[in-house]
Amino acid sequence: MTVHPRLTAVFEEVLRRNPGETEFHQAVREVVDSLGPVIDARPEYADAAVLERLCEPERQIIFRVPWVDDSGVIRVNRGFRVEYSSVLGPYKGGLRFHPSVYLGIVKFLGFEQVFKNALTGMPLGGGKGGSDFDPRGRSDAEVMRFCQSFMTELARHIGEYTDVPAGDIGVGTREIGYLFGQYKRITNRYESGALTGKGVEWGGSLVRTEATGYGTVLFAEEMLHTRDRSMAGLRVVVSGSGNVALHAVEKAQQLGAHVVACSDSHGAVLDEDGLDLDLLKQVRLAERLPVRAYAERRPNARYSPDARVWDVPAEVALPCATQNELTAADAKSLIAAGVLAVAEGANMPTTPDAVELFQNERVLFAPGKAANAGGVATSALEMQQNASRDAWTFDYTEQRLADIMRGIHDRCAATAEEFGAPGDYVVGANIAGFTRVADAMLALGVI
Ligand SMILES: NC(=O)C1=CN([C@@H]2O[C@H](COP(=O)(O)OP(=O)(O)OC[C@H]3O[C@@H](n4cnc5c(N)ncnc54)[C@H](O)[C@@H]3O)[C@@H](O)[C@H]2O)C=CC1
Ligand SMILES: O=C(O)CCC(=O)C(=O)O
Repeated sequence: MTVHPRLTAVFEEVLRRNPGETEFHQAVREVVDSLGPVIDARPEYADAAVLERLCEPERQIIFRVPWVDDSGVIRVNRGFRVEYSSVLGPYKGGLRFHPSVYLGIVKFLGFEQVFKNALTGMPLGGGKGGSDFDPRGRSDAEVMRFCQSFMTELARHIGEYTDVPAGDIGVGTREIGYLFGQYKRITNRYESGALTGKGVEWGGSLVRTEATGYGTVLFAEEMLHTRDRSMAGLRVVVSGSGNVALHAVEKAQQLGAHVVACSDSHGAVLDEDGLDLDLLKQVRLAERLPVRAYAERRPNARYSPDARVWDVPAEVALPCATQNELTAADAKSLIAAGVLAVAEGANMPTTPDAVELFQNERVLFAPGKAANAGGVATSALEMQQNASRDAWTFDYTEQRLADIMRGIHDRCAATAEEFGAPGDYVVGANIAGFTRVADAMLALGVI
């Protein structure tokens, strides 16, 4: 694909101003490569330097997070919050606690979040945050002290109308609880709308935990329908075994699929009988053990250290772990085995050359900013419930999620068609997300 000269200049400036931030470069590049047709059709975007402005976050906050471990040793981590764009609503996006976190990762996630949130059609800006803190192997008390220290700084930057964090890798209901507790204590306000992903007993929404994984599978189902197929009876592999992966397995099984593999950062499990989700949840969520423990308790399951789920033949592949985890070599294995659809539950899990291979082979491919938007959309539903002091039923909330995912699918498909790339959900998602943000930027002036 030839890239528009204006867009090439924007990307070169991104490289110059953000040295070493390779994930951020990759995320910007993917969007820039899609926007040529819309920049030609709507010159006012270029005149207003919309993309130049979007490549620079509105605010980047970096702070020290000191805390004391169980043996009394003082530890120091680095905290981040990148408040990326607020033209559509308060900054909204998760917090990631993982040793790999640095500014380039938070900026890539924040950039993706802006377009994703726009695609939902809801009043949400985009942001992301996190820390290089590793919660694995830490006691509850250590995680609590870390979260309290992290929030002691973050509290001055967030709020229902300014910036609303949620979870991501390494941040689940436990961490959101400690963060919310400290926020409440510092501000002396029960401001439920300041964080999402809360426990249902203290202001959370039913379905938020399940929403990202469920939404990813619902998106895959919508794509399959365009080829008169459905998930029922298809063989599925899922990478990861965290929040997104487990709930992707759950929804795929509910739709009648046969899910045979999942993984963690150490290895993969293959279970030809179909994954036993209750056992998997027991191992991963209740006991916080690696997936190897699942295979040890399941007679026909096989565990392979360092193995990847992409070597397992499947018709649907759902990368739900982390960025750049599905490479060109993996894509070739999946294509050779006859994969029909790939939907990204994680953010940017498929490398650009792997995406190109899938698209060249007409494999249905859903980018994360569309396929995994069910999580943030359900966070917006949580904020609606908080604002109206209400609590919706599981069925009602799930129905809202399903309607939102169908809407995102149809918006991406229609936009791709309109801009001459039928069936290309990457182009559809990027242009549909971009135009919503860009139109708001034109309306709000140079800010
Ligand atoms: N939690 C949410 O609502 C949303 C999460 N996401 C994305 O989904 C992905 C997963 O997030 P969560 O499930 O929330 O995190 P999590 O912390 O619950 O789970 C992460 C999982 O990935 C596994 N993992 C990490 N590196 C791996 C590797 N190299 N190979 C195989 N497995 C690996 C971990 O073992 C763990 O099972 C991330 O990319 C995140 O940004 C996207 C949208 C919303
Ligand atoms: O629910 C949210 O606010 C954020 C979810 C998130 O971090 C994501 O969509 O990547």
